[in-house]
Amino acid sequence: MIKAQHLAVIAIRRVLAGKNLTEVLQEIWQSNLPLSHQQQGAIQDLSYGVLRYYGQLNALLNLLLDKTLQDLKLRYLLLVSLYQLQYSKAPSYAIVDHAVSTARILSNKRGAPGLVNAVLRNFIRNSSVLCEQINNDVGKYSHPQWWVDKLRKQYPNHYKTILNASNQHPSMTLRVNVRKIGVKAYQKMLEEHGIEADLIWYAALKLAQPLPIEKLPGFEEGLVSIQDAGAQLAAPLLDVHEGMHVLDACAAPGGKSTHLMELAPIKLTALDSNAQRLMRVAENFERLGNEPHRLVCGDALYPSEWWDGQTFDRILADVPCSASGVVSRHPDIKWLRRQTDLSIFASNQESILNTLWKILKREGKLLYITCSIFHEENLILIKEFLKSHQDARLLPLSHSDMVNGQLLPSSSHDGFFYALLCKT
Ligand SMILES: C[S@@+](CC[C@H](N)C(=O)[O-])C[C@H]1O[C@@H](n2cnc3c(N)ncnc32)[C@H](O)[C@@H]1O
Repeated sequence: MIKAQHLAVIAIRRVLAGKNLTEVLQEIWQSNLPLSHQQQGAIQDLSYGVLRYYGQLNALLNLLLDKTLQDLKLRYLLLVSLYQLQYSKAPSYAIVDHAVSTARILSNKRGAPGLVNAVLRNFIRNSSVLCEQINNDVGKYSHPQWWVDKLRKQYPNHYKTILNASNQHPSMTLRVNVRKIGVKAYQKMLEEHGIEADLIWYAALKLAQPLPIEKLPGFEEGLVSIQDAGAQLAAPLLDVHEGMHVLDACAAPGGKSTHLMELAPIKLTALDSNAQRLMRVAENFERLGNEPHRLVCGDALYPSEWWDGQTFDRILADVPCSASGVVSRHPDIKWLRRQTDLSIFASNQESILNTLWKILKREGKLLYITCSIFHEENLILIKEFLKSHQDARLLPLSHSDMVNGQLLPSSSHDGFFYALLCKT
């Protein structure tokens, strides 16, 4: 546990200094060889857990300390230990003992182990009273204040449910490759392996418990992919048919591209500006036993560099966004984003949409998607687009879980926004 606490402190420190958690963990795996799967799992659990509840843990720590703790490593060690005491099943005496030893490694101050011991024992004695004393939004909802304020304004009746859903552990959902096996047949296969799963919609099977992919029957053979149920709505909404020219303009890592190809034999151009991420699209197609018509590394903003001049019947624009709808999967996002990022995202999203519109066929359809819940990137942007494009019509989306194209995060899926536009 000492190594896990120590390396989690390093991970949290790097994230709170501005780095992405996935990348930070990769760096830690590389620079601390060899770490067993179990050790990696423990470090991952602590880092994700602290970032998920960072607002609450920070508020608790402030209540427990008489003055600000300047030593950041020690502060993050206390957050890691508070997370363990509050949310893990590990015995509290072991958590405290190990934290005291980790403090000796992280700090050369003589008083550090004693301080850690005193703070954690005080928390164990008074945890419920302390939790009740948290009275600010950041502590209560574990999201930045600007984020809570925005959701409260944009979703006055739902903001608490959204914040709560964003703080839950994410679900693991499979997408059955219906080109290879029926949904019922695959669900039966899961049952035979003792794996419980519920059908959410279409081919989306949510597992009762997340599992390593090696345990999923037929994964290597391409019978299933891992894809959130909300993301699985995209391909069916685009309404593709055999032979259509379809562009997935922001394709990597290929979740929606591969889904499109499972629905109909289309001529798909899978484009992404990130060459490394595009390699994952190729790998995913290979595993699923399929391939797109074209796999192109290029910028959606500059079609002249990659487009062959033939307009598309269908375009999927799954644009880069704040990712505010997938916080349960990436809890670092809420602490890394700044409110000012939203206008930068929106301006880029608008440019991509305007550019792609020009290469869509008349009568063709474009599906605009974000995994954001903020109106600036979604409904407001689409309303502006419709005002400035007389040839664009917004098609109704008849999905019971969506309001105006907005799917809010829940225990069954992430948050997404969908706008299906038709060119008249
Ligand atoms: C939300 S992700 C796409 C996820 C993907 N559709 C899927 O379902 O797996 C956005 C992608 O857009 C790519 N991207 C960002 N700006 C782009 C641009 N100007 N042109 C093309 N791709 C871009 C990023 O590299 C990233 O892979």
